[in-house]
Amino acid sequence: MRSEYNAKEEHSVYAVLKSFRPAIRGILTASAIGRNIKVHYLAAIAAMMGGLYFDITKIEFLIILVVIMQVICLEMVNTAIEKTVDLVTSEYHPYAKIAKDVAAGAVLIAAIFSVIIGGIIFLPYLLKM
Ligand SMILES: Nc1ncnc2c1ncn2[C@@H]1O[C@H](COP(=O)(O)OP(=O)(O)OP(=O)(O)O)[C@@H](O)[C@H]1O
Repeated sequence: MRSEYNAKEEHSVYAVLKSFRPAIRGILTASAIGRNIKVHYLAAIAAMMGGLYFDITKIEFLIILVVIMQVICLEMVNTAIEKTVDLVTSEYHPYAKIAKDVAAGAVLIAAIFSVIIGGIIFLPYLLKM
C-alpha cells in the first residue's frame, strides 16, 4: 500500500514540476560558468535575428533552431563532463584527457556544422541583397 502511495506522489504534477528545478538550475549554472556558451547564445540570437530579417522559410528557421539546440545542449554536456572529470581527479590522467578532449571535440563538430548550415541557409539571401 505504502509503495503504491509513493508511486502516486512521485507521478504527481507537483513532483514532475519539482523535477524541473535542478534542470533549470543547471541551465542557469552552465550559462553563468561557461565561457563558450555565451558565444553560442550570441550566435543563436544573431542567427534568429538574421532569419527574421531575411524572412527565411519555416523549414530554414526550424533547421536553425535544431542546430542552435544541438550546439547549446552539447556545450552543456561538455561542461558537465569537464566538472565530473575535475571531481574525480585533479591529477593528470590520460583517461581524463580523453574524456575532456572527446567532449570538446563533439562541441567543435557541432559548431563547425552549424557554421556550414548557417552559410548554406543565409548565403543566398546575402547574395541577393
Ligand atoms: N586531469 C587531466 N588530465 C589530463 N588532461 C587534462 C586534465 N584536465 C584537463 N586536461 C587537458 O586540458 C584540456 C583543457 O581542460 P580544461 O579543464 O581546462 O577545459 P577547457 O577546455 O579549458 O574548458 P573551460 O575553460 O571551460 O574549463 C583538456 O581538453 C585536456 O586535454
